Amino acid sequence: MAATFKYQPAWAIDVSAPGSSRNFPRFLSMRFACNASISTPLSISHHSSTESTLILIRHGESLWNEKNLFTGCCDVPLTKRGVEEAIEAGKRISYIPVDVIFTSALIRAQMTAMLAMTQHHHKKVPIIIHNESEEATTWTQVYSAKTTKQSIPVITAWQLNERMYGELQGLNKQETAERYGKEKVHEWRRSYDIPPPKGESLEMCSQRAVAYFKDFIEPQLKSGKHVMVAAHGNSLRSIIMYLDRLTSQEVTDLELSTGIPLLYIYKEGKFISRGSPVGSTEAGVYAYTQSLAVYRQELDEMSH
Ligand SMILES: O=C(O)[C@H](O)COP(=O)(O)O
Repeated sequence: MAATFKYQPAWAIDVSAPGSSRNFPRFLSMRFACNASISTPLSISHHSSTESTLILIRHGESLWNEKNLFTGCCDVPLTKRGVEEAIEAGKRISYIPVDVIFTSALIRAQMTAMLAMTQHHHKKVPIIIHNESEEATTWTQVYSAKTTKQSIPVITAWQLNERMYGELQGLNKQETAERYGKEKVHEWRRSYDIPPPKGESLEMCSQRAVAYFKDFIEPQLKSGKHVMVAAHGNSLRSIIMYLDRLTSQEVTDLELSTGIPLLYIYKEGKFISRGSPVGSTEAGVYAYTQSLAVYRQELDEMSH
C-alpha cells in the first residue's frame, strides 16, 4: 500500500491563527496516499490575488420558516421553495471564486451551500470535512491529488448556528406576538442585548459567531482564499454588524432574506460591501473589481 503522509492542502487554515488553540476540531489535515503537489487551476485563486471575495448567504426557506415557527437551533430542512432559492443563489454567484465554504452544523444551511454550488461554473465538488475524530479523519481520506484539486472543503461549525431561541423554539411567531405583545417579540427578535426566554440575545450569538469568523474565516481571506459562508439570519446579522461596523441600534433594522447572497471584497484588512450579485448575465458583478473580471474570463476560457 502506498505510504500515506499527512498533507496540509493549500486551503489548510493557518494553525498559528489567533484563537486556533481554541477547542476547535483539528482542521483539514487531509492525507493522500500519493506524492501530491497541488496547484490551483486558475491564476486568480490564492496568493496571487491582492483581494479576496466573501460571499454570505442566509439559508433558503425552511419548513419552519414556511410555518412561521421560531426555529433557532432546531435542525429542520429546506422547503421546495428553499431549494429553489438556494439554486437561484448559486446562479447569482456562479462566476465568483470560492476556495472554501464555511457553514453551520444545521442541515438547512448545509443544503443551501451544496445546492448553490451545483450552479458554479468551475464545477468543483464541495466535500464536507469530517475531522471530529481521528477515525473520522482517517475514514474520509482522499487518495487522489487530481480529485483533491477538483474539490472545495466545506467546514461545518456549530459556532455559525442560528441564535438559540430558547423557549420560543417551535412556537408560532404570530401566536407568540399575540400572547406576549408585538413590541416584546420584536425586541426578542431584533434587539442586540435582550435575549428571548432562556435563549441567546444577538450579542450572545455574536460572541460565538463573530469570534469564529475572526479566528477561522478571516485568516483564510487574509491569505487570499475566496470564502463562502452559508449560515442563518441572526448568526449572519451578527457577522454583518462586525463587517459593516453597525451600532447596536443600527443592527436592529438589519433584515436578511432567505437565499439572497451578499458579496464583500476583502482587501488590505478591510471589508467592502458590494451588495447582492445579480447574476452572471449581469456584467456589473465583474465591474466590481478587475480580479473578478479576470476570473470570469478565465472560467469562460476553461469551459471552451
Ligand atoms: O430561527 C428562526 O426562527 C429564523 O431563522 C430567524 O428568525 P427571526 O427572523 O425571528 O430571527
